[in-house]
Amino acid sequence: MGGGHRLLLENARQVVLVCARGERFLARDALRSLAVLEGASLVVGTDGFIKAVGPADAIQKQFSEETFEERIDCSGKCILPGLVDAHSHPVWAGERVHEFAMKLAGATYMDIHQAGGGINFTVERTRQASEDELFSSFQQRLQCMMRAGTTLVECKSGYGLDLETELKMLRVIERARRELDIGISATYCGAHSVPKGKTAKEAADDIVNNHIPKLKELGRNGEIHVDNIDVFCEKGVFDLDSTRRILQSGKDTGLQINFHGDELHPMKAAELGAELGAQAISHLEEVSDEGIAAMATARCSAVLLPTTAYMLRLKQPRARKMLEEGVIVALGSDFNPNAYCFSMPMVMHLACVNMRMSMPEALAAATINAAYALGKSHSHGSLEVGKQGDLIIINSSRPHALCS
Ligand SMILES: N=CN[C@@H](CCC(=O)O)C(=O)O
Ligand SMILES: [Zn+2]
Repeated sequence: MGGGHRLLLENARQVVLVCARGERFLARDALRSLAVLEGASLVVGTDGFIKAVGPADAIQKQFSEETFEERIDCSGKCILPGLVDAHSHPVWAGERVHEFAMKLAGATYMDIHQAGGGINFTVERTRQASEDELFSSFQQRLQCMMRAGTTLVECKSGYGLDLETELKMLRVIERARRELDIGISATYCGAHSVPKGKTAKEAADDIVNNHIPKLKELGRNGEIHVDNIDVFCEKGVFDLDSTRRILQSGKDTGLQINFHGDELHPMKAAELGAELGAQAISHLEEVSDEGIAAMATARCSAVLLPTTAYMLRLKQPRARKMLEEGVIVALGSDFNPNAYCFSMPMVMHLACVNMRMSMPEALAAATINAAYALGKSHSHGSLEVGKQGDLIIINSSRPHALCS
């Protein structure tokens, strides 16, 4: 009698591996077609990692003596890696439905922000909410994401701005990381907006002198685990100098740089990110040609957010130009009170229609490249032996059903 395993997925019409040679990301020609097996099976071990993937008859022979806690007949279906959402703001209190009417009436994102709404509105409500209230709504949002196929999601703080509330948000994220069945990459985003009564420089001083040292201490004690540092680098929010100071300080304590840049105005955020060794920059609707070239050279991934450009009627980020220049393009939902979308399939669909990405490009951007943006593509983002057994089964013989 052989050993026992967690799961056998048998005889799928297609298993979309995405990549099969240990690639950490896919760019340029590698995006033309993804690695796919026809008529294949996959085995997940009791430790949750993929033990085997291959032709159905070969897997049947190899595992004929072995037992499985669960077997699923996948005839006629497709298996794909779990989707990776590389950018979300899912911890907050207070709806912003009223702002939609303002936007439809012509107000821009920054009009609302400067009038004390937008992020500032959510900050007020999030400061008032208890940790349990925040956890409960966060948990429901994560469940919606999982139902739409997301198995790894980046989750930002950033609706506290003061140390106390930022830590409250990070503890909520940490609790979810420990208790729930979804992978989480935690991002400290204390520089999401300049708090009332402070200048950007004063806010940056507070972050560098007080917030980041506290994160380091709590990380050392094992109380919270933070992966990334983020700044909203934007005209009227954090300028390039303050952004640089905050990101460098985070990097010096071991955090990966992953920040908002070149969204509403050209800020040379892409050039800065490439120079600082950022793992990822999000948005990039206003990125310069030089910024695109610098990101490609630095292997700094571009996290594109189709829901934001759609919601705010912004110009679309130049996905085609980035792809042609060899930038590692990833996708995120940008789920937040202003862009209420849990669904990565919808994000992929918008990327295809509005940003003119091909379906293989969108699928790679929502799997291996999004995992790369989070520094997790060694363990996530493709169906390869030794990787996390995070996967989805769709009731279609063609994987592109997911984003069409
Ligand atoms: N641009 C900055 N941050 C978010 C929006 C957050 C909010 O409006 O609450 C974004 O990525 O779209
Ligand atoms: Zn964001």
